[in-house]
Amino acid sequence: MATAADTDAMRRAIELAARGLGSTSPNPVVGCVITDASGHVVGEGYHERAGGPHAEIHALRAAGVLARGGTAYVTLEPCNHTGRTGPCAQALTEAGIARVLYAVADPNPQATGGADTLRAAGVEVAHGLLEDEAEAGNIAWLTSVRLGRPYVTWKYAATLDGRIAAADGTSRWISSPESRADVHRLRAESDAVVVGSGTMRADDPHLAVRGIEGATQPLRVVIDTDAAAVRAGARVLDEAAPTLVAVAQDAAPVPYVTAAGTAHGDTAAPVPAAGEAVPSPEPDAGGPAVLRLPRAERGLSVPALLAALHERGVRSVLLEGGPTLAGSFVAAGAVDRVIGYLAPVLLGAGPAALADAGITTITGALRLHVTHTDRIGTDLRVTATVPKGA
Ligand SMILES: Nc1nc(O)c(N)c(N[C@@H]2O[C@H](COP(=O)(O)O)[C@@H](O)[C@H]2O)n1
Repeated sequence: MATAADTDAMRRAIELAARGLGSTSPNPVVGCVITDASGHVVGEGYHERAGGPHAEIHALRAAGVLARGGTAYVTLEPCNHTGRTGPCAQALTEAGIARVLYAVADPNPQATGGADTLRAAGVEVAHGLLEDEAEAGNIAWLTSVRLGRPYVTWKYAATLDGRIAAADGTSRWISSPESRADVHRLRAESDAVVVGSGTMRADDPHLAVRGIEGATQPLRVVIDTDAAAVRAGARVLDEAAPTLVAVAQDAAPVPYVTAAGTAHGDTAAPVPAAGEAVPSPEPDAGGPAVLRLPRAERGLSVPALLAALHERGVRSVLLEGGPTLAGSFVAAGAVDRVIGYLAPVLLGAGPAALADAGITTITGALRLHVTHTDRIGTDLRVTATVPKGA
């Protein structure tokens, strides 16, 4: 039976886990709090980066001998395997922990089983305290392990009448500076940012994280079905940051693109298999890698793209545009969360945030669950999730 103190400690562990957002991939975010035998907090920790110590190890190190006879609160079931680091279930047992409360079971078949190992060693174990909150905090990683594809957040900014640009195509700036700053936080928490070449040509977005100290730059993924934007050498391709251009399997050979944006010549390489990335032949010059994917009814195959990204360790994707690409993702059932920045602006004409998503009748509408509504600057930010099985 969990007490109010147990709930407080687990809530703190969830807060700690969130500190790892954006820097632990392909690993989960995990937090841990350790109390001594009389219930005082003696150690805290969180998983900071893949390959580094797990949350439990940081917390045990902080607690030292005071962990003996105490309780460990962990947001994810302690691992049971030797991977890049040793098994946490064993470390907790060796430190003399008497009780372990964890929020969410580990779905990773290589690591699961820590609860059983702890019980077999005589440790009292309970599962499920603040499970929903811990699950929400680690949803990208949990989704990616369960489904074998990254967790996808579609983000857009629109007027109150749902338009992302005026009839003449102008769109800067619909949302407030505060909303735009918030998008940098979203990018910093994502492993990859995905944009269509239409948006790239229209807006030439930078897609990098700015204004967040220590942020890891997400992989920039440009969907450029016929490699037209690559040949045009758009700005996003010029920078020495990781960029992947997804083109159709049968698209014309992709030219080399240098850091200066100069395209010169074809790769002359044989057309690679679907899902195979071809590094730029001038990697030092900052050119993009190219991923060839099967065509689908709408552009490229979204499942093939997500499978290829998952293979590269991408656990979370921020889909930034535009409406056609968003429509393809929705049609493919590949959007998990929607974040809309709604500005108190009316246009009355211009493109809608979402283009055709294959929904033709009201009974087919994708109905979402609103999880948060927040004022951001002068805008309203609505966060909604797609119910499982929708
Ligand atoms: N309980 C727990 N705490 C952490 O802090 C973790 N990072 C994990 N991760 C689990 O172990 C796998 C990663 O193992 P390596 O760090 O690569 O050895 C990860 O997939 C999770 O299952 N668990």
